[in-house]
Amino acid sequence: MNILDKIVIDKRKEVDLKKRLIPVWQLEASVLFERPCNSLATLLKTSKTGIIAEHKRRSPSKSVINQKVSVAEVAEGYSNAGVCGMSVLTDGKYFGGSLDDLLLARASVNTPLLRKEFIIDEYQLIEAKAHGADVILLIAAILNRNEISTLSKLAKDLGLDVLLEVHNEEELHKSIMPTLDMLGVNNRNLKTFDVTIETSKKLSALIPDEFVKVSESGISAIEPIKELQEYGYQGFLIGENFMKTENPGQSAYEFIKALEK
Ligand SMILES: O=P(O)(O)OC[C@@H](O)[C@@H](O)c1c[nH]c2ccccc12
Repeated sequence: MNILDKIVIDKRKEVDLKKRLIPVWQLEASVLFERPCNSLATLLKTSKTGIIAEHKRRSPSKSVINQKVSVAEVAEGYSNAGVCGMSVLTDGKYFGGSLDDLLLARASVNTPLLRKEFIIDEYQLIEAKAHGADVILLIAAILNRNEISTLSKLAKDLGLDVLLEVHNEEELHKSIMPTLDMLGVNNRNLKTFDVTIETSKKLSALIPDEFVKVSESGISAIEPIKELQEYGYQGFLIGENFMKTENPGQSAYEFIKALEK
C-alpha cells in the first residue's frame, strides 16, 4: 500500500472519531464571525511574486524539517516578508501539524491562510472555517469527481477559496469544475515522492485560463519560478526551502526580495 492510501485510511478514522466528540453544530457556532479577508486567488493574480509559504514541521519524505520555531513567529515572518498566503499543515500523524497551528497563525496575521489537509469529509471544511482558514486544499488523487463537486460547493458556501491539487492529466480532466478557484500542480508525486517541475510545465497548457495556476513543491530557487511564470503560473507553494532554515520568515523575505529584482 502506498503512503497516500495509508494517510487516507488514518484520516477516515480520525474524522469519524472527532465527529462523535465534537458534533458539527458545535463547530458551526465558531463559524459565525465574519472576518474581512483578501482572496488568495485575487492576490496571486496581481502579485509579481505569488509566494504561498508553508508551515511544515516534518513530512513522510523528510522526517524532521523544523521542530524549533513557533507557528506564530513563522506566520509573522512570512507576513512581513510579503507572501500572498500562508499554508498551514494540520495533519498530525504524518506532518506534525494541528488545528491549533491554524488557529495560532490566524491570531497572528491577516494573510490568507490555507488549511493544508487531506480533506475527505465535509466536517473538515467546517473545522477549517472555524479555525480561521480562508482557503482549503482538495487533492484529486484521493477524491472522485462527485466528492470534489460536493466539497468545493460547500467550501464556496462557507466563503472559502478552493485550491485543487493534481499531479497528472487524468486527475486534471476529472476535476475541472466552476467551483474551483485555483489549480495546483504538485511537482511531488505523493505516491513515490519523486519531484520535478516538468510536471507543472507539462500540465500548464491543459489548465483553463479562468483558474489561477499554482505550482507546488520542490521549489528552492528563483530560476524555476521565472521559468514557470512563462508557463502562466502565478502562485508558488514553498515549504521546506523556508522551513529548513532557523528563521523561515527571514528566508522568505530574502527570497521574495531576490525574486522582485
Ligand atoms: O516543502 P515543499 O517541497 O516546498 O512543498 C510544499 C507543499 O507543496 C507540500 O507540502 C504539499 C503539496 N501538496 C501537499 C499535500 C499534502 C501535504 C503536503 C503537500
